Amino acid sequence: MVASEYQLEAHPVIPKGKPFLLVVLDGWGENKEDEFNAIYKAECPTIKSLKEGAPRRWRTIKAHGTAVGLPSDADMGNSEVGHNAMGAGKIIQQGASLVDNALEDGSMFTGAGWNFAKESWANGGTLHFIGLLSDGGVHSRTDQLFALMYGASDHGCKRIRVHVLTDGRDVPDGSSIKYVGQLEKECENLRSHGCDAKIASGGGRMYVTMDRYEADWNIVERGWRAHVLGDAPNKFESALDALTKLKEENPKLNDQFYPPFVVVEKDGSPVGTIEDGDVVVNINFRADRVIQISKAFEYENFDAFDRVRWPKVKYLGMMQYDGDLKLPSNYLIAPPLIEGTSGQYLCANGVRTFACSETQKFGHVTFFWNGNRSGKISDELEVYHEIPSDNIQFNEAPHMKAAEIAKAAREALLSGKFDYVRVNFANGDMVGHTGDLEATKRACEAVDQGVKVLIDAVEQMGGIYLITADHGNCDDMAQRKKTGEPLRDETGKVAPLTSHTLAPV
Ligand SMILES: O=C(O)[C@H](O)COP(=O)(O)O
Ligand SMILES: [Mn+2]
Ligand SMILES: [Mn+2]
Repeated sequence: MVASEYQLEAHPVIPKGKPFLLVVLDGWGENKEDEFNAIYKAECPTIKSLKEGAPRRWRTIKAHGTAVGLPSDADMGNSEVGHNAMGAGKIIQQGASLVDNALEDGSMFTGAGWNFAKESWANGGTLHFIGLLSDGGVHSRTDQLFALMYGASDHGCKRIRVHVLTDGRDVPDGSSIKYVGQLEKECENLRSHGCDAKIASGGGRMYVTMDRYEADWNIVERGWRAHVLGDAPNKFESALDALTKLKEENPKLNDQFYPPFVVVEKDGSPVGTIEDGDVVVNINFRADRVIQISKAFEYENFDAFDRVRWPKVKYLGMMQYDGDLKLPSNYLIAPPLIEGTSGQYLCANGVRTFACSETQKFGHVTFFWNGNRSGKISDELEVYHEIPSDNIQFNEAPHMKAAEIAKAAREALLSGKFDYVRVNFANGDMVGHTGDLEATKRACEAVDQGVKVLIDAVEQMGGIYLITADHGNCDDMAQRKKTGEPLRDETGKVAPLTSHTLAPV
């Protein structure tokens, strides 16, 4: 019996019994056609023919800023907000906005989460912050971290340690020095007000701590050893030292990939390991890349790697990262509750769904698509098919698993067992994030070939399809001056853009 609020009338035009294919081209924006637009420079005959062959059925829509529930139109779109919005068919006030509101109206410092954390430092525990250190606004923002640090000091906290993950993915490569410098200044200021604040450890976000979808637990283990145990191959007396010296040793090092480091006193002892009685706050408001570290802190039974010791700490997320797992159980700001998602409607009306992507985007077409819910909405009506991603630098193999995704989804379409097939091709975004223009062109071509396979299959079945994207990325691979001209370094080389864009899709 269909729950009444989810009852769907038969569609006036679209016939039942014909499959519907939805394809998300991750990171595929509609942007100025110049030499740094990898889509434009690649051979994408299929997408091109769709755009030019049926102009009445092609349009752009906004995928950034307030149109997808982000604080301002300066905020680039991202997979979380894009898949949330598309999956639910509505605009949801996203994590970044909810944190900003709570900081503005003060409810951040009166909530259950804050009071739960406060008990620890009131009893002499250290307050640790872990998270992405940048103002990219995709996973976190530095101004929110600073506000929490000052808030803690104002609420009697006497010892703060910060464990920083450098970015270079949502913000320009090389900018980590600037963010660490800002943080050091705030720590100095807090110390002058009697709160012993210091940076204690860190590493690059793609190599330390911020793995997602269990693509590579080693990333999380490196972070655990540095943040909790104070154990890392690199020890320095300051985080700034760490970044500058590690970069001198390896000039090609990208902010995303700094090795783990620990800040130590002159005698070599770590300045801030995580001990019983401490409290740990994860400052990321976005879930996917902090689910695994949250499990490591929260779960007594944990076997993804050897933790060596499991400190009895209070662990809080900025948000609750998984509403079904209730992970973490404690958090500062309640997550956006997304009800009435398309999956709930379609399952309530017996629509059989096949969702597929490779690991790097698997949670996007399931967890984020279903309104931040892990697991299936209906076991009997849904199949979620994950194709393992390689653990490589994706510009080394830009075709990634596009062909395998296309093959699996084609089989699902031709099988007649599914009414609705949903896929995400990761290439445009994951290779776009490497900043490698040539590889990103190859990535776009692999996606185009995958789309061709799928629209042939859905046409063979007499079905219909929608091709869309969640935000821009590979549509612009160059950092720009205000004039729109590419930014060049002293040798005239264009500064690559690794982040998303503000382009419509
Ligand atoms: O997490 C990442 O890889 C980037 O910060 C955002 O990329 P996505 O929103 O496309 O996943
Ligand atoms: Mn994306
Ligand atoms: Mn991305």
